Amino acid sequence: MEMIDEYGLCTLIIPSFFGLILLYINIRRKISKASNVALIKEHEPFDVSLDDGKTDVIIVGAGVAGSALACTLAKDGRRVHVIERDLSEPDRIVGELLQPGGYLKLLDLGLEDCVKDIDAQRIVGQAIYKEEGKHTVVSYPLQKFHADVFARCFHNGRFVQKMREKAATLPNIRLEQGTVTSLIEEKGIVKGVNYKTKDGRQLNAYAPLTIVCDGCFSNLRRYLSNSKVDTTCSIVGLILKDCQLQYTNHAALIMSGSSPMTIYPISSSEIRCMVLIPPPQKLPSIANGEMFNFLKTVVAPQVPPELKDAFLRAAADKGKIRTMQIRNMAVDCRTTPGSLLIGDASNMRHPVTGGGMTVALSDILVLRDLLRPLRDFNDPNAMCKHLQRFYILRKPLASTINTLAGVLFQVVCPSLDPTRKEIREACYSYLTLGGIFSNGVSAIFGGLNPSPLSLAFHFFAMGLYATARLLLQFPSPMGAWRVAKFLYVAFGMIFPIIKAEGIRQMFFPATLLAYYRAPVVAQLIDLLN
Ligand SMILES: Cc1cc2nc3c(=O)[nH]c(=O)nc-3n(C[C@H](O)[C@H](O)[C@H](O)COP(=O)(O)OP(=O)(O)OC[C@H]3O[C@@H](n4cnc5c(N)ncnc54)[C@H](O)[C@@H]3O)c2cc1C
Repeated sequence: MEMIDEYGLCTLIIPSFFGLILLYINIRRKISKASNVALIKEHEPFDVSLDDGKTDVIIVGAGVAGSALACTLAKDGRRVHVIERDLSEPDRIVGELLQPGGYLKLLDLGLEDCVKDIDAQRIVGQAIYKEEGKHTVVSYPLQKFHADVFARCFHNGRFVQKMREKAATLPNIRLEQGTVTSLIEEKGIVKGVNYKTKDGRQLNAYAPLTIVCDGCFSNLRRYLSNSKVDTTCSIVGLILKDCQLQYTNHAALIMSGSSPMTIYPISSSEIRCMVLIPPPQKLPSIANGEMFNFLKTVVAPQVPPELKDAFLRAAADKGKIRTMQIRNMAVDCRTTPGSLLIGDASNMRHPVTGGGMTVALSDILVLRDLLRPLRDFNDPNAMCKHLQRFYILRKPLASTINTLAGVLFQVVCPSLDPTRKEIREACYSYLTLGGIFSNGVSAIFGGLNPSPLSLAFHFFAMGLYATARLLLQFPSPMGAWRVAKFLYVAFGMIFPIIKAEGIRQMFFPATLLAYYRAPVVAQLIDLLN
């Protein structure tokens, strides 16, 4: 009797238990299907060792943009295959100053630990040096922010390597060393990439979405962009040792002499010095000693006295001098289904404001928010239409930082033209005014308030200030003529940059988004705020 009871009990309980589990799984599935928002599990496991058609995204390049993007998409549950040409720690002279606005983006992405333990240096403002020892200090307006928000300077390679290490720990990222040689395109849709592995094998990888972030020397941009790359000037990078900046925790911008410089600490014992060589000057040869002569006779006299010995020592160390061509490129991407171009591959600006990484990180945030509601990426045409918003939503921040960089580069470049000298003088004096004037410019510079309208306000205010200064100095028809020339030349410096950015995209992006759904407009309003 007892035996029969136990048996009966088992025959009742076990099927009911499995039945309940099946019912639960079925209900979960139905809920998931009914919702158009994906129910993506964080870190959904996927066999990263197999190319079994389960990759959601291929990312080309694991530099600043690629590695941050990989972590971000993987955290949203996407299965990501990253292909990077060289996984060893990069040793480059780019991306060494992360503006406070860039750090805020890093916080939003949950990647703030990637600037920890890399001997990053705290930067709270800029010292600006002009001729005859005149200088001023402009601080970032950081009072409103958490104490942890400030600019950071570091070795770019250490930062990138930290992000790559983080990516490698996520189970749904496959990080592979290889060089992507071309995109696989079928009937106008990008299906994946063709790449060469570390051991020389030529392979194909497929995914519904390929995001190309192969940097400023991109060889894939030609498939996805019509942009024209301009080479604006050359840069020489030196590392100064055993010296201290006059203003600790400040970067320095030296705008005296024929070769402007930016100087900032990249570790507790090293100071980076970037010397700009504007056209028509040519990059002197390092090998035949021209570079040493140039640095010693032309540049050294402008270097602040406390850095001069270290500068001359660095200039004499031929093997450690690095040079680079500076490229400028506004966005003009062809929206090809199945692909997207981001980072320096899609847009470059002058590095004088150190804004490139802030733009790249902000782009990743915009992209994350656009991709989040999509359950999968399997409809390339619908996705392509959806992603067209990306180039509009990124505009307010990117165009503000790009425009300021382009204008500042022209301002710091030496010129024999008296009107350009007056513009340089007016900009410097405007920054010495303090209050909303220098705080406002510094907030834009630091990526804390990258608003096109704020930028326009400061251009306008600077124009008024310069007009008043000139008329007070020369209260005559000659003064009025100088004002007219000033405004004409200043307009000629600013307008082509704004035109290249797109006036409507920059100042009236909402009109381009008018036909999109309300949530996207809300995103833009969030961005503008
Ligand atoms: C001289 C200079 C100084 C700068 N200083 C600053 C600064 O102080 N602050 C700042 O914010 N910005 C600065 N920038 C800009 C900043 O460096 C860039 O905006 C930023 O690095 C862009 O990131 P990215 O990922 O697009 O490119 P990168 O960081 O260059 O990464 C591209 C990656 O793609 C890989 N790759 C390339 N081709 C392939 C391929 N075919 N297959 C696979 N992988 C490939 C590369 O190995 C690399 O790892 C500077 C730029 C220059 C030129």
